[in-house]
Amino acid sequence: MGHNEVLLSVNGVKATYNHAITALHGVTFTVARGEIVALLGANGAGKTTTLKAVSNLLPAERGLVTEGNILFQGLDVATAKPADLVRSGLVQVLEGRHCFRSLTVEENLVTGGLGRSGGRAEIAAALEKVYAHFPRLKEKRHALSGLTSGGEQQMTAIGRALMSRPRLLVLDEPSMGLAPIVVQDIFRTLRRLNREEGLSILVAEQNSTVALKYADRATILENGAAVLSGDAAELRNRDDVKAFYLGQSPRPAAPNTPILPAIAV
Ligand SMILES: Nc1ncnc2c1ncn2[C@@H]1O[C@H](COP(=O)(O)OP(=O)(O)OP(=O)(O)O)[C@@H](O)[C@H]1O
Repeated sequence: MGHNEVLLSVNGVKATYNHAITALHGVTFTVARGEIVALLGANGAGKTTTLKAVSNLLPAERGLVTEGNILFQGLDVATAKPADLVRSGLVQVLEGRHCFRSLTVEENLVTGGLGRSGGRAEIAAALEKVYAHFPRLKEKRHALSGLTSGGEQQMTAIGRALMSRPRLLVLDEPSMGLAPIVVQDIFRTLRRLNREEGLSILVAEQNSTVALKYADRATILENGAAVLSGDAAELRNRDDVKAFYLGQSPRPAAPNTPILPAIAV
């Protein structure tokens, strides 16, 4: 598959919260059309902040990109409203599988399609497509989301994002709190969406083992900086990555100890 056309480029991004806390100090990576790119790193490394910067959601949290820029299909995301980014194909599934708990699964999905032009028939067709990828959601379509399992809620959140026809789907920690078998199921579906529909995917994960299994490329963040980027298969085989990110050795005790040598990316 040719991964040439750059869809998203994150260029030397620095970001702060409350004009005080520096959360990112140098994040650079790209997502090409048709790729799955994983953003890896420990708790607090800056994954969520990076994804929020990508969707221009930082201002809502008193956050600010102070240096660098982020281009989605050539558009500087800082100049666009989050809703306009969604319309242009950049759609994010936030951390924590946000569903409307008192709506049914199907009602949740439909809310994702409301911004689409085309009316009922188009929404019905989009729903069927989501159900084809997540048969479990079809079974549960009339259940209240709040009463479905964590995995089903994550699938609903992803399905709702798919309803708004993303070109780039951005996911924050989809594995969080889910059983390993459910996590594999979700990542397999994401890969199928990528391979069959050409959906490009940027996924932040603490679960490096799963992310590196399904991604084409990955970038590792430490303390707010990108320290390593490369082909997922190559990263999986590196001894330092294996030791510190693939669960084959305990993590260093001090949370701020750099665990990979700072490598220019
Ligand atoms: N709303 C906020 N206000 C102030 N500081 C924040 C805020 N959100 C995150 N931070 C700080 O920014 C840094 C990066 O956090 P971030 O949530 O981006 O990391 P993460 O890699 O996504 O971790 P996690 O897996 O916990 O989500 C941390 O030091 C965190 O304490």
